Amino acid sequence: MIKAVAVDVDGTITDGKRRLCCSAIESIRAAEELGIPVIIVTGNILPVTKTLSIFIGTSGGLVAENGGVIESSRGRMVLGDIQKCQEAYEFLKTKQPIEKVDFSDQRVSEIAFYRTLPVNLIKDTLKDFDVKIYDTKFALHITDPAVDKGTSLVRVAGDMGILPEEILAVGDSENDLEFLKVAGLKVAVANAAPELKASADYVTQKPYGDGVKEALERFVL
Ligand SMILES: O=C(O)COP(=O)(O)O
Ligand SMILES: [Mg+2]
Repeated sequence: MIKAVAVDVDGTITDGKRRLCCSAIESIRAAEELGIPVIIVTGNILPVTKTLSIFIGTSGGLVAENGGVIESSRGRMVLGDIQKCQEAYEFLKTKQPIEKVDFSDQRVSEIAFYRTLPVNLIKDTLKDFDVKIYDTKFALHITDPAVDKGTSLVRVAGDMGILPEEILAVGDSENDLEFLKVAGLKVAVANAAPELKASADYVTQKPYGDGVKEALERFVL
């Protein structure tokens, strides 16, 4: 039985231009009204995630910075080590022209920069560093491999008294692979990366927020 919903943000409850989809917001609110808490699981920084939670109206915990930061009833925790990401970033900057994304001064566990270069070039340049590179299709992230959205979701759900098997998770890109893996019901939206679709129990017919609405109507509402 599904007791909570966990949603990614960019490309899942937003469209391809990062604009929030009203259809996703309405279905999230409908789930909350039924007593199903919604957990936000994103690569965005915690202040953005918290703001989204307030204005959308979600009551579940928060997973930010690809699992590097969490917030639950037990408080906030930084789980990722920004130091190793910073070292990799400093090296990368000497080799390739890159620019950090907005609000980077508030990013505390990883580094995110604009997608101006192919991800394989970044991976190759940083192959000797102990970091993970994600291409979310909205930004590139240098993340501490000790954390991911999946392990952090398990922690936040535990604080809510919910088992991972009781969670319906929806995502769109490669930084959602670990996130979907831990959830009982794995949903990829129609615009999702092929590898995420391959790992999903259900791939929505519709893209972006309309896909979230489709999945929630099918399995929760
Ligand atoms: O921060 C990003 O690059 C994408 O964020 P997301 O994990 O919510 O899709
Ligand atoms: Mg996404």
